[in-house]
Amino acid sequence: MPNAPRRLKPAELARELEALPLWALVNNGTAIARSFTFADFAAAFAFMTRVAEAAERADHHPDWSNSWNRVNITLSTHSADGLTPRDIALALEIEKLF
Ligand SMILES: C[C@H](O)[C@H](O)[C@H]1CNC2=NC(N)=NC(=O)C2=N1
Repeated sequence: MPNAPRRLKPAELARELEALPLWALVNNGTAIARSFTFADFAAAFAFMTRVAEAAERADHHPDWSNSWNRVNITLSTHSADGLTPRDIALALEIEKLF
């Protein structure tokens, strides 16, 4: 990765999260999470495929789970032990892919 990830300060984070109203801060504010619901498993898995491709392009990967038509996604920057602009960027891209 070209630059070491920089953890967002609480005020920066609050401003960024205004664009992600359906994402919640979790894990003591070190991650954001959202649940996505689809018509069926095929639609959920197609979404996961799109997200996986975006994550590979960004070299930034979700922590996630799937149960039939539901996909739960948690984003954090493991190397920074918290939230960085890379998490915000991936969350915004995931919203477009939904
Ligand atoms: C070597 C590779 O760049 C790192 O392991 C990347 C890969 N994907 C990652 N994804 C996330 N969410 N956090 C990271 O710190 C991270 N690090």
